[in-house]
Amino acid sequence: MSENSNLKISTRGVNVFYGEKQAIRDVSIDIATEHVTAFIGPSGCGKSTFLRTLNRMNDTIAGCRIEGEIKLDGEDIYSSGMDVVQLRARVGMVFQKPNPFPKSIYENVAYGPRIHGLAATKADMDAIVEKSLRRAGLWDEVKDRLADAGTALSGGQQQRLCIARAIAVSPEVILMDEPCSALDPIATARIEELIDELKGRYAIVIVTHSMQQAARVSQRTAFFHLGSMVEYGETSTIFTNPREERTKDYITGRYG
Ligand SMILES: Nc1ncnc2c1ncn2[C@@H]1O[C@H](COP(=O)(O)OP(=O)(O)OP(=O)(O)O)[C@@H](O)[C@H]1O
Repeated sequence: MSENSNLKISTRGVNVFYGEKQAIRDVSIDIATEHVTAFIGPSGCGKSTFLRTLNRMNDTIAGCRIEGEIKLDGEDIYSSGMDVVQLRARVGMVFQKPNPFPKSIYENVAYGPRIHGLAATKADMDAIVEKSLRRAGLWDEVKDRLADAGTALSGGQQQRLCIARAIAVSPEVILMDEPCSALDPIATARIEELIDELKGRYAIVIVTHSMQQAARVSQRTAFFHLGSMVEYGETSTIFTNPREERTKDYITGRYG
């Protein structure tokens, strides 16, 4: 990465295994803050697996083992001193299917700040909930129905609620695993606009099946194939002038 000042996450020589099977091979990548980084590649190439290493989400999968080094602001996230609950607040995650808690809209957003002790008073909590919902572009649609169930919202609104929930604990990085794959084109466009607005504050890493989406929302793109990272660079370069034959074949639709 040319400008080291905005380096947020660095990974070196990362391997991931599910039992005997190796899913990720020797991936080294630097992720910048205030940028959107897209991971693309054919199904099964390891994009989601690698994304989940960045906040230790793979810890929850039995038989999953990780080698190599992943640093957040220079600190090894797999070191024994790392508090995983804190880590997942700093590196939040939004999943493929919107997964609001079976609670009110308000409680969905307030839950994280409450367990992390971020609000001393009800007024503080109200302010965090409002700010997070505003930042996620949802406030105007829900401000009069904060007590309604989060699950009663439309799919696109639920996904923005999940983004508000991630934002509420003041993350530094937001990981998004195909966040639009369950949404219609209008809801997808709304999320893409939101990603663009949010990138000024966070490092955003998005896994997407859609090359068009990667081209629209990201500044950097990494192309994965068979567990390896084949090429990583400026999104415009990856899509117009890739170095590697395999990248060229993928972006021209020769396989996928
Ligand atoms: N929990 C698991 N246990 C065992 N193998 C797994 C597990 N999760 C993923 N894999 C395997 O690891 C490899 C990478 O899968 P992963 O889901 O990371 O790929 P992906 O590029 O995100 O795929 P897709 O685009 O289809 O979601 C695949 O071969 C997959 O079968």
